[in-house]
Amino acid sequence: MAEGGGSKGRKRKFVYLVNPISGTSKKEALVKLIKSISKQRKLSYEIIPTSSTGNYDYLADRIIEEEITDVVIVGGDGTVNQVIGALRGLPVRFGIIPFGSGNGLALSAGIPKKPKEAFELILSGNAHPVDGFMVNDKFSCMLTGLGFDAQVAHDFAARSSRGLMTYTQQSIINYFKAQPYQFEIVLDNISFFTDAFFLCVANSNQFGNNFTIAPLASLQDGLLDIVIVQKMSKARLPFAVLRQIRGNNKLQQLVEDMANKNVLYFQTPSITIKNLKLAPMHIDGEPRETEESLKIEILPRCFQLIRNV
Ligand SMILES: Nc1ncnc2c1ncn2[C@@H]1O[C@H](COP(=O)(O)OP(=O)(O)OP(=O)(O)O)[C@@H](O)[C@H]1O
Repeated sequence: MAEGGGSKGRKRKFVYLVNPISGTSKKEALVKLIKSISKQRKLSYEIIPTSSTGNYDYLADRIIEEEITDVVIVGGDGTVNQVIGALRGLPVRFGIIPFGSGNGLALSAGIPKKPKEAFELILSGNAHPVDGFMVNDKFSCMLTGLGFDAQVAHDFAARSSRGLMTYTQQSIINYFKAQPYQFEIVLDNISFFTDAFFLCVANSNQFGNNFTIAPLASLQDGLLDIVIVQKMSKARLPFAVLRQIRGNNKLQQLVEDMANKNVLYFQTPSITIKNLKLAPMHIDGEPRETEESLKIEILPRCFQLIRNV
């Protein structure tokens, strides 16, 4: 896959895509700030709402015709996934002003949490290539999960309130109900069966709210970090997950004793997962219809993101 399109050397033209429902705080003050600073600096800009269906065909055409250089996403990871998934092949830089419940990709990219600071970073225009990955035909840029955390994402989506509190409540409820699912893992040199509470494929070392499940994941290393939390007693489960979150588990070579390890942690550019018991799935925190077989492949340096490195 070719490196994501840039827009160096052209006069900047901004489109701000604002998600009206993401996160828990209001966006009016930010929109006001964007308008006033852009006018002051005589920048070409437009503010439009995000698409609830994730269809950005109209914008793709406009980016080409009007030579738009910067697409700035004001929203959370679900919005980031939809916008970048739809427009990543085009010669634009992406910016993020984090306004979701978690903001995993933004945190992982060193984008400030404060909207004003994130906006200042966007104006600097300092863009770098970032990896994404495909889950069958679906784009993911942060983290895709099967099992426990996906069930939490499904239940969270069904709740009317958002935010960290609701997410924590759903996690606790699901912990008591959690059962392992059966998977077959197929890699280039090895394949094996596992019963696992959950399985994560990560490109980002953040899942939002400073929570990490793959501490060594990098946005630009051309690799996926795979974390498999295998079947164990419920009493041991929180400690095993904590160990992983704290970065106490080293990356492993998958050779022997795999069944005896609570958590498997390894890196690979591609993986096939046979989801034998149809464990629920999320992609970048959004609940998605699960599938029986998932071919997952890294897309190295597939888009340009304005970020601190
Ligand atoms: N104009 C719109 N009207 C209604 N819903 C929208 C609109 N645009 C996008 N959406 C939906 O908003 C949902 C939530 O967005 P997002 O994931 O960005 O926020 P969040 O869930 O609060 O944050 P995070 O994913 O970081 O936890 C997505 O499912 C997306 O489809």
